[in-house]
Amino acid sequence: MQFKIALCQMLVSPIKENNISHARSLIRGAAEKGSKLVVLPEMWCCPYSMKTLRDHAEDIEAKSSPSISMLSEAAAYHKITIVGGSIPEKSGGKLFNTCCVLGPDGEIKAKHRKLHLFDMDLPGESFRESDTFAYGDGPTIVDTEVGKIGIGICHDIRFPELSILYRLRGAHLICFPGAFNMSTGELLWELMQRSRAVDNQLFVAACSPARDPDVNSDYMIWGHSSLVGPFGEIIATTGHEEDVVIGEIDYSILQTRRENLPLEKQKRGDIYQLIDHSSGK
Ligand SMILES: O=C(O)CCC(=O)C(=O)O
Repeated sequence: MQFKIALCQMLVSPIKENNISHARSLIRGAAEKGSKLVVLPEMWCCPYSMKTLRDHAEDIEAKSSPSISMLSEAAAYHKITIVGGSIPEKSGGKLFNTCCVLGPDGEIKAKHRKLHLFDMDLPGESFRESDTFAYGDGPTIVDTEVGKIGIGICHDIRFPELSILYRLRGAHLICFPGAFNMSTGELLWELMQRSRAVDNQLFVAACSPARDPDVNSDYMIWGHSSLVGPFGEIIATTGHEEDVVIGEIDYSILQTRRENLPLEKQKRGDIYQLIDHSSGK
């Protein structure tokens, strides 16, 4: 299977309605260029600021989420698959960092709640996502019109076991909506995308918001959304400004790579193994 994927590295504003209509127009542009899969960034509907996230939270289960309604309409209108970045989701009195995957019929095919929350303490910079969000409780891999896709949100990329699990369950592609910042982005964002792709011989697509240098944000975004192939090759990428990165995915090269270098067969299951405790969502 061969198709175009678009990573919408959008500039996020403080006004939700504007973000929703802006994302809609980026999706339209990507679909008009022939993209069959469109990926949005982590927290595209509102600024990634712990001070205001709660005010922007949406109830996805009650079907009253303006962000997901827009994605559903867009997916159905253009007959594409959308990995809908993430939005703050409220559910049962808790807040989650949640990604919905929508099929070309506009239905939600999967919902991933960020599993690994980003708590960091560096000199002069600390960040505690777990003060605001609750933890997701399972991996998410979904069969779509454009292959079997595993989902991780940002910090989820740091934990190789999650990607290995997706590979074991047959993933062709892992999508990571993310929003790496200036302190870890430069050194690690691309490195980890390439590592997850190489470890598991699959495609990795990572989509960030654009950096807004003018905003007085407590979180400066690194950007650099990219599509990486199974040899760790960068197929398409960008800098930190708003951009729609379009790349070609050809799943037939997965088989070639896996035959050339049969890592799965070479693994020493007699010495080490990943234990899957999840229920198989
Ligand atoms: O793991 C990191 O360095 C950054 C993670 C992050 O920015 C996030 O999860 O939002």
